[in-house]
Amino acid sequence: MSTALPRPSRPSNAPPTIALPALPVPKTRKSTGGLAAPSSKSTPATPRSGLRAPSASLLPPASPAPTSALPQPRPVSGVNAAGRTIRKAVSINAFPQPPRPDGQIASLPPSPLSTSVPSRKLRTPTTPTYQSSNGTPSLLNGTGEGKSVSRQGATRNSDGLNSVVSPPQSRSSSAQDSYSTSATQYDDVNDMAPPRSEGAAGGKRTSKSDGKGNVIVSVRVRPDPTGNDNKPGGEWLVDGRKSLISYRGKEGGDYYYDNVFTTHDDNAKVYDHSAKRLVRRVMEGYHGTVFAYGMTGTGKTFSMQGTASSPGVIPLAITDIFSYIRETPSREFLLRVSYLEIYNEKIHDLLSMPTGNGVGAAQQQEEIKLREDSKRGVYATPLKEEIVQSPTQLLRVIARGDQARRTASTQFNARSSRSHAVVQIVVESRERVPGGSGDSKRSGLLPGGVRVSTLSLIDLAGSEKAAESKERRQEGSHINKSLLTLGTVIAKLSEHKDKDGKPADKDGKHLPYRDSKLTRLLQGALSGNSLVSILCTISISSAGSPAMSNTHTNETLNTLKFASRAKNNIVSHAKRAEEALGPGGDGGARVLLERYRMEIMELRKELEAQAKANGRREAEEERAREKEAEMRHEEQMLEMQLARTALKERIDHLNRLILSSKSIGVNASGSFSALGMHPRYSQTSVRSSVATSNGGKLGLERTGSMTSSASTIGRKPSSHHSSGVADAAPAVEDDDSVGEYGDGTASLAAQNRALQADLADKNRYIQTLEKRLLQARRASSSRTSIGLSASKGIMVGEDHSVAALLKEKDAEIAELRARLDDKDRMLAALRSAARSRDNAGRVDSRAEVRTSQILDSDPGPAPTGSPPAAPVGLGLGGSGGSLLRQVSTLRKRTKSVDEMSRMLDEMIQDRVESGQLIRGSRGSVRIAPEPQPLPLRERKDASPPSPPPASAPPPASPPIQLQLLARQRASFAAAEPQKSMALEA
Ligand SMILES: Nc1ncnc2c1ncn2[C@@H]1O[C@H](COP(=O)(O)OP(=O)(O)OP(=O)(O)O)[C@@H](O)[C@H]1O
Repeated sequence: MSTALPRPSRPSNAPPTIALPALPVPKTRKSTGGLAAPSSKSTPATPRSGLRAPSASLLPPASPAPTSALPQPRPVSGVNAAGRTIRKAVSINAFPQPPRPDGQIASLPPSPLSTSVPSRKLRTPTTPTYQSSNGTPSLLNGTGEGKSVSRQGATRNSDGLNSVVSPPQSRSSSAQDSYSTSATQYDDVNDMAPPRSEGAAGGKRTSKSDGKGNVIVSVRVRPDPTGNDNKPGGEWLVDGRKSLISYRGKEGGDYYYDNVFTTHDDNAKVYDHSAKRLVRRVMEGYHGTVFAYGMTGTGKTFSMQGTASSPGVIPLAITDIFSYIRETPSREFLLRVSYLEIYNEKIHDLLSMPTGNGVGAAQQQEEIKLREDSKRGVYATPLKEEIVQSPTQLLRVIARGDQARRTASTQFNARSSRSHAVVQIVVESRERVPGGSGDSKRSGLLPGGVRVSTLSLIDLAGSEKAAESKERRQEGSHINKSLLTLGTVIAKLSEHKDKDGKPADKDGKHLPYRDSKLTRLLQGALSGNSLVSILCTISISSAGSPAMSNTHTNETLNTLKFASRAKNNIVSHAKRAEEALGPGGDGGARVLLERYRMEIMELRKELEAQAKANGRREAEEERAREKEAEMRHEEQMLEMQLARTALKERIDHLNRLILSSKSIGVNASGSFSALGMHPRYSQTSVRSSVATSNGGKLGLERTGSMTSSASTIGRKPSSHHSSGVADAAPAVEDDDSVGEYGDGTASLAAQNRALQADLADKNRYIQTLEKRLLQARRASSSRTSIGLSASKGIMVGEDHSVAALLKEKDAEIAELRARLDDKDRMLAALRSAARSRDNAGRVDSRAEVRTSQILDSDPGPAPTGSPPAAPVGLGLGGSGGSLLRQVSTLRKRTKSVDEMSRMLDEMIQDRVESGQLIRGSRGSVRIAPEPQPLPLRERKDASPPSPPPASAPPPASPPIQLQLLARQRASFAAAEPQKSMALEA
């Protein structure tokens, strides 16, 4: 028989050499669930590691002998009564224990996890027995014997902790398909080095042989819903403080576990004592498995999930996970979660299913298979994993899975879980590189890789008797079969040993892991790769019929036996997960943290490259836009400049024309002032007048001059030097054919033509200008809109300048129009003057003939003081009898063209005053809409003082020139709106 409880000597200040430094050994375990031996024979001092056969009959009498403390295990239910190594006390002790009732205490070393775990008083190792008091109605007394449990080998070290080493014949289980019959041990001594914050506690650890095991078995008793809880003196005795459950019925015995939770213990306490430390270890890099096992309706789901007011293991573990992350700024973490169920021996992904008991939906899922991998062990695939970043998110994901989990009402549970549900939280962590997000530092291999550990939280379906419904029966058979396989595997964990207690088959191929999905999935945990906490739930209610009560009792006993076997047989030599270095390191592509880091790095690089490229492109585009805008602006400016220059030129040209027009008869105000007399002609006339006063020859010349000036406006100046008659013909010719002369003078007709051509030019030009302006406006508005979208401020300013320019242009156009009006008026006046001249020319020629005749016969000077003749062409003195007077008058008038102009002005003024003509704002004149007959006074004013001859035209008719003027004005007035319309268009 091997010794399970050696006495390791451990110096209190020894350096940490054990695997789990921070795990305290809070109490001495007397027994952990061994099954009661049927025999009442006292067991000799049998070294055990923690499990004992709790049967009262097996308990030796109270004895100080330490070797007799542990009873011989009952040779049932996988417990080797023939001296098989009974282990686990060490492992169990490594986990928090509920407080002990006795006063033999030892203070726990400080532990990072101990804050929420109540300090426990430890039983002194010198009295590792539990003795029931004789005569008292207790479980122990139920057999009538006092019992003492000797804990041989259990020692109390200097810091008050009990240390139990693995037996020498212990074997380590291999990673896969292996089992161990040895006591829990740690393979990875270095990994067990205390974390930074646990230095003090870890420092108290002594050696690997301390074997801080990692299987906790707890039993929780569910309260009876009817309040019919176990009464004192009943068959059951539950002692939470002693972690004892005693059954005094048939096959009764005492069952000790790591924790026994009574009906009064809440979920928080259950979590604190059974899972909290394990969760911490998972965060440190160990794999951990917590599962709830028990008959249906005994509170597995209640313990794992809890309620809103009393959260269970899963939500409390989640809270602790994130607390740990917060408390560990030196590492960075990535959490991913998956949730599956095994229903009727099929695996379903609860995170890929619609909520509710959607069996149909589940059928659509791809079949999930279990695979095995040297790194990952056994795992389900394909399985959805969700990365979570907060407790709320994680809880939501799990709640979603819960919704999808199959439940149904059974005889014992209104909402019975019909499947085994497995929540897996994968924790990836890595040492944080100081200096923040310096990804560049991470480009190579890091000193510390990524560590991946898994926390499995499993709510098993409850074992149950055959149900009435077929579906329930089918479910129940699958559930029971898998649970049976689990029990078998756990039982065999200790069976396959040689006589020395060593494993018979290291490969563990004889273990029926593959007989069910559940055992296959739990293979890693059961074979020792993981820390394990088993929570068995029972109900000891005596309610119901005797048959039901019997069923209950049997189920409860089965559960207790399962727990005992698990405690005895499962060996955990869990070690901290290796750190994967880089994406190609341990864990490979599965190490998301590293993969994401690399991805982030690559994406960042890409982003930077893109940003640079974008920046360059934008800059180029901006430059191109600016260039284009500049070019457009220049083009625009050039266009405007051209337009302005052209406009200026035209204005200058028009100004010149206006000046020359003025000089030939239209004054600044547009009134008809000199009847088409050019200054040159005026000068000529003056010179002629001077010449006339010089003598007869000159008088001829003067006559010629006079004729010339009176009849041929615009005649060549050379005509002044030639005889009037001889020059008359060419002069007439000149009137029609000769245009501008070398000195800028021109005939009226030529000037008319020039002005008309000019007018046409001007109109065309104005049209061109207007077109350009229109284009400029369009371009400007499109540019403004572009500019507004690109940069409002700049373009608005430009728009203003364009608007100003347009305004300026409009003003210029208005001015041009005004000048055009002037020109038109001038043109009309010139035309009128030309006609007048023609009329006058005709009169002149007749008068001249007469005059020459008269002069030939009477060459004396014209009588002075004769009444002034009516102006030629005015029709007032048109009778042949007054010809001489007319000639005389003409001669006088030709003395000065200015005089004639003045006369005309006066005449027009008279007409305007009389209402026959209307003077425009710019000095133009036009005929009144309904011409009034000229009053007599005016006619008299306009006519010579002599009484009108009888042959004179009726006084009502306007003078010829006025008629002409009026016609011109009327045609001009008629043409004006058309021009205006043309301009508008
Ligand atoms: N410790 C407890 N305190 C109060 N109520 C409890 C406790 N344990 C269980 N219950 C109640 O008992 C009922 C059944 O519990 P639960 O569903 O957790 O059992 P189960 O073991 O998961 O059953 P099954 O295997 O059929 O799923 C629930 O209503 C639950 O609230």
